[in-house]
Amino acid sequence: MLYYPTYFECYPRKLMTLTFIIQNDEVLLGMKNRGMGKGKWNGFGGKKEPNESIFDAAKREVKEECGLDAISMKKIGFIDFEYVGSNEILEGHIYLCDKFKGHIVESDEMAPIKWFKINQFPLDNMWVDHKLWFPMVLKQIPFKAHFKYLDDDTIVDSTIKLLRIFKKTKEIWVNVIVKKDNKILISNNLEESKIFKRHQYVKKGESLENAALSYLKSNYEITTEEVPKIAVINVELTDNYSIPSIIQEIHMFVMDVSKLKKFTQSNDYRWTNINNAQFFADKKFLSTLCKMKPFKAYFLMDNDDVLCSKYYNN
Ligand SMILES: COc1nc(N)nc2c1ncn2[C@H]1C[C@H](O)[C@@H](COP(=O)(O)OP(=O)(O)OP(=O)(O)O)O1
Repeated sequence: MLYYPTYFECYPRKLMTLTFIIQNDEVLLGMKNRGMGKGKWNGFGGKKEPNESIFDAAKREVKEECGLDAISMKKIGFIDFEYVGSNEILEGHIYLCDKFKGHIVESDEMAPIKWFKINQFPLDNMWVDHKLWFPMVLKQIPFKAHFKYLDDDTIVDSTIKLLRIFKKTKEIWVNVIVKKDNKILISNNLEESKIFKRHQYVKKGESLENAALSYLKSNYEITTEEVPKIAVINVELTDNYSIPSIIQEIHMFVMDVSKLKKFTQSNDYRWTNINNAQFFADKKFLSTLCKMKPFKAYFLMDNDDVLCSKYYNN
């Protein structure tokens, strides 16, 4: 299970709203001219007033910041923002608005206000957390997240949990990495070189070790009867947000061929330095795996992008 930090739950909380107005494949963003996030594009929102519900606060902030009257608003996520050294939590309530009326009015606080195509977001000029959770807003997947900031541009820890009401089922897979010193063998075929697309399904009744060995032998010319298991990874894919939703439990084995007497490399593969290999989850994954010390990890993936990764010692 994904660990969600609870130590700060007793911290005082400041409640805030953040609403994204969506129409067709465009999102309305405003440039913030004062307060938190000055100089960044963002949705519309702000602090909840006393004696106001969070929903009313979200509607009021939309009206104040862009002039529109929100007609249909849906709560899509909760984000706890924390800054290193501060023991106050900014509790963000994230809304999606897909029905509104009125005209866009720029304000001192927000100008200019522009529609952006979903695939042309000004990501370099937005809060860095945005790209980690916005896929969930677009896919309408309810989520809960925690981001710990060192300063306004640096996140030092992040957790994202998809809030599902449906049961999650697990598929068991194995994958084997062949390594020599700090290099690994990767396929010359771009699609096949993507590690999270190239596992072997474990058949009912088959042991993980046997599945790993048969995977190894079917992909490489190798004589060994033993391959060590290094990690268990739970991969959750946002594209699998359906009923029932599937978690891939991937058992990662690593074969160090520098100690083998016989290993013949085929032309379909090439050696790549672990620091240069692409498509291997996040930057930490391969180097952690090649240290050969057992660990567990969790990845939340949106296509090839890792939205959240967590590592745990075994
Ligand atoms: C820390 O990371 C943040 N990330 C993102 N994506 N958005 C953030 C972050 N911190 C704050 N925000 C958003 C949440 C709210 O929508 C606004 C808060 O803005 P502000 O502090 O200016 O709130 P107002 O109530 O409008 O302020 P005043 O009325 O006091 O000017 O930023």
